[in-house]
Amino acid sequence: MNNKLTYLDFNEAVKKSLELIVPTTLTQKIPLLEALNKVIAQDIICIKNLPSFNNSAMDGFAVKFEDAGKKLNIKRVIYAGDKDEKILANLQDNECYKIMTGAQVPNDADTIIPIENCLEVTDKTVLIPKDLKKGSNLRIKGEEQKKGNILLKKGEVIRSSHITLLASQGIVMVEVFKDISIAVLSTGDELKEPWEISSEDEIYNCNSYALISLLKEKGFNATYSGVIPDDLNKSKEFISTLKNYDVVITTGGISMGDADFVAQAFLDNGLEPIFHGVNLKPGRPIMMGKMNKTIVFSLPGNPLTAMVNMHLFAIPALKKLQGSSCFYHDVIKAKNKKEFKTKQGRVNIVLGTCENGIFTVTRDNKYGSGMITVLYESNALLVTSKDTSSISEEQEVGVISFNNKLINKQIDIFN
Ligand SMILES: Nc1nc2c(c(=O)[nH]1)N[C@H]1C(S)=C(S)[C@@H](COP(=O)(O)OP(=O)(O)OC[C@H]3O[C@@H](n4cnc5c(N)ncnc54)[C@H](O)[C@@H]3O)O[C@H]1N2
Ligand code: MOO
Repeated sequence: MNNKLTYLDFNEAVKKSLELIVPTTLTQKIPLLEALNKVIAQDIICIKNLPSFNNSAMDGFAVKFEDAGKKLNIKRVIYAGDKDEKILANLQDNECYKIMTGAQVPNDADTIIPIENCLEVTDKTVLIPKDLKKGSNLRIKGEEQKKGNILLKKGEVIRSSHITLLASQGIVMVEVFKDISIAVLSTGDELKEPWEISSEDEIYNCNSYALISLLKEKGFNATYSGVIPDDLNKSKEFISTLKNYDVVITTGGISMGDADFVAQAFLDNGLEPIFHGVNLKPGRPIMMGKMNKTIVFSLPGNPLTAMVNMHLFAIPALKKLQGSSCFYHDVIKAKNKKEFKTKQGRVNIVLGTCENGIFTVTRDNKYGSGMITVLYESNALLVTSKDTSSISEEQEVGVISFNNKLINKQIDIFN
């Protein structure tokens, strides 16, 4: 391979990586409870008004507003689920309904008073307070969503809140984009699988398992395809078997060592690279391209580098490929706790923890990209521009959430 990499500007690399991606158009219908994290393939239109009938938001009494301050006879009790004659509007003078939360409100009542706000409540009568607000505690048919409204848009990733809406419409099968197929593999003769015995001269393959899990967290299903040996011909042969995948992700063998054959093996299989080398720390040797119809990401072998580059570069591109319309990283604003230095001239990805609005850099930003524990210790990525040489104490920063987790002490959640 060429023994001098040229390092592409970070923003240019992100732009190129997204431009390369043509979203999938293949769809399938799947059961509602299998739809979590999948991407909706067509707009979902409201087919049932929300709510679909006028109903009570409280257990209490349904009255005519003008009866405020009067003692009323209780005509009947209406329960959630009652229909037909049980919800007939037939109040005579000085009458009201006793009503339960979620029950249909007959058309001749316009205001609900919670039972605890009523005076002198007996089985037969109730004294209504004087100060009523017309329409209070009455949920009107269609006030939340009307038939014909667009409830969910094509390209949205299905979360539990989407499932609530879909179920509320009686939708049990959802049209989503078919899962893209992803192969994950490692490279390196030094690697042993976690279930094998390894000598002091060998290391365990952790990258493949880490990447497959990260992909799973983000809603993708990846297949583990094994380890490519440090041999050009064997690498070529191995890679030639992967051309039916939509995506191939490799780690290692991508830099300048004598055993780094990955780039050449892909090139010999027809890869058209869009970059090999980005002005980034860590992750400088990263490569991306297209091999016929297969998108290829070759991430560096260092575990920390592989994971953060996967998160920063590959996940947005994969989200786009999967048909998602939201594939850019969001940032959370935080205050930096302690000053730290970064390497000027390159974009730096810095690991830290972000808790309660405070970003704390991991190990004073003095860790190596071959380290593994650092990933576990962190839950946020801070990206610096190539002109930045330090981040000062108290500086406001924007960070990308990384390992989502709850925290181990209770903090003030109120605003
Ligand atoms: N002369 C230069 N040398 C290096 C450069 C450079 O620019 N010039 N870049 C360095 C950087 S930056 C990185 S990152 C590494 C990346 O190199 P490779 O992608 O070729 O990765 P390997 O050499 O194969 O492995 C690096 C490191 O990671 C370990 N590894 C690899 N795969 C796994 C795995 N599946 N699980 C756990 N650990 C893995 C491997 O044993 C090495 O220790 O290159 C620098 N060199
Ligand atoms: O990508 Mo390397 O891990 O920059 O050091």
